Amino acid sequence: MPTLPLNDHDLLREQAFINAQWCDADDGATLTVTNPATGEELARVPSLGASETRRAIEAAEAAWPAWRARTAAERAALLERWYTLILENSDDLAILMTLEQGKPLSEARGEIQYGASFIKWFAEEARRAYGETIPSPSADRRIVILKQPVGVCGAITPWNFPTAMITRKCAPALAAGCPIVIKPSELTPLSALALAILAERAGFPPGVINIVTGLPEGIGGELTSNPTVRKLSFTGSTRVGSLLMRQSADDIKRLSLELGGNAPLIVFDDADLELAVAGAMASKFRNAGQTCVCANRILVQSGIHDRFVARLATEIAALRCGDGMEEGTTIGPLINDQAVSKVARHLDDALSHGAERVLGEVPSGQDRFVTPVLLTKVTEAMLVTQEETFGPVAPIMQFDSEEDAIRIANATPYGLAAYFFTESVRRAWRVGEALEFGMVGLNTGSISMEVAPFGGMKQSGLGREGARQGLDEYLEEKAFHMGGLS
Ligand SMILES: NC(=O)C1=CN([C@@H]2O[C@H](COP(=O)(O)OP(=O)(O)OC[C@H]3O[C@@H](n4cnc5c(N)ncnc54)[C@H](O)[C@@H]3O)[C@@H](O)[C@H]2O)C=CC1
Ligand SMILES: O=C(O)[C@H](O)CS(=O)(=O)O
Repeated sequence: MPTLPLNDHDLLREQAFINAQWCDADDGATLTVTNPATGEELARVPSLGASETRRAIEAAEAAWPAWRARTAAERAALLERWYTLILENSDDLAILMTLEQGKPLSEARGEIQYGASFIKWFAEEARRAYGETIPSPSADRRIVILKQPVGVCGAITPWNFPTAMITRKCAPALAAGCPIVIKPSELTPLSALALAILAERAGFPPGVINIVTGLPEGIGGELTSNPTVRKLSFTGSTRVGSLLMRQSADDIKRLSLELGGNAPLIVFDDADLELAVAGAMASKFRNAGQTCVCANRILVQSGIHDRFVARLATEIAALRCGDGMEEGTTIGPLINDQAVSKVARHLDDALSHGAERVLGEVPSGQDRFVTPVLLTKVTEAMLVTQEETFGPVAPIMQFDSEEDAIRIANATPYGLAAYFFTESVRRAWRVGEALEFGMVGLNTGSISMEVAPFGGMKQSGLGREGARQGLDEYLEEKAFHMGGLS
């Protein structure tokens, strides 16, 4: 295996992290981590199963009383130390991410800052888990609402944001006083293990943070069936989210589910053209289109359609496909062959149903580098508007009326993110209120930041992450009645 270009080689760890011990799988099984750009083997990590996951849950349970007993300020101080260490090692963390996930180094550096922002945010929010007092209905009674940690938490995270999806879950859990067992994607475990190394250096007590690497079924089966786990947080496909929800039903676990999307991006005739083009580029091509909030359908009103398509084509033509480690790369490889096949299937279907290809090629074979594709004459009959493509494909649908745009935008079982561009205040309120999505961007293509609640409705999931709401996902509310006081 190659020597990775890291300043601190100790940040590459090929072991799981349970109870502050670095360990192998009981049976010695390993998983290979490969570079999606080159196919070369980067590392091998333990392939843990149910028994090791059970030990991690037991370690978390044992750590919980002391962790919840710490003051919010003490928990916050550890989070702040972790935050500082992540920023101090951001170059190495970004290199590890680009090598295992493929995104351009500039985007990986951005994700490290984005991921760290959740730790900083919840270090601050830890001190604001406010309860409340209730005006008493009688002289002999006082009622207060206590906010208390939910207990041992599990987290299952995806490959597309190997750092931020972990910190967006474990930071509020730790801030609230909960220990956590995290299963990163088997495709991108190195970022998670590097975070654990830095958490260890920050001084988190044993059992508070645990990283179990391995294939999903065994680990997921234990996290969903073990009654000690009181809360499960998942980011990934709606298919898996639905499965985990079913598996967690027997003991009524608390759930946070950040699932698939099918974001519309609507450009009205009265839009600022340059804002709309910039917003479409930012939303569509981030992480080569592999995000749940990417514009999956671009709806353009007839009067601005041709000008918008021409400007967007110019910007897309300037994108550069390549290895994320190479300077100047703006579109990295897709994560695996299945992802490339899905893009090819969507493009073949669209072209066979009358779409026109303005730019780009249909990927052939197993080449992970997919040139960005711009399609016009796209309709609702095509897979590319019905399913999450999760690739660098910009399908343009033309519409006439505002009512048409809203109907088309809402015609999906998903409800995560939506975007629209208009300079009309009246239209902004009409459309902003009519769109059935958990997050809506007006004149912007980016809505992901720690200060605002992230999450969706319908089949895009349950709950919110980040913001004030993100802490509540890891707290229980207790109505404490004190009687006999008169
Ligand atoms: N909402 C989001 O942010 C994301 C959405 N997706 C969607 O999911 C599609 C497939 O991407 P995948 O990476 O395959 O997502 P996935 O949902 O299969 O995997 C995400 C995580 O779930 C785990 N997982 C998979 N099957 C599991 C099971 N039976 N029990 C427990 N854990 C399990 C995986 O190991 C990984 O850690 C994408 O094309 C995209 O549409 C994928 C990643 C993130
Ligand atoms: O899983 C994802 O795609 C992320 O939630 C998107 S974001 O939060 O990084 O925008």
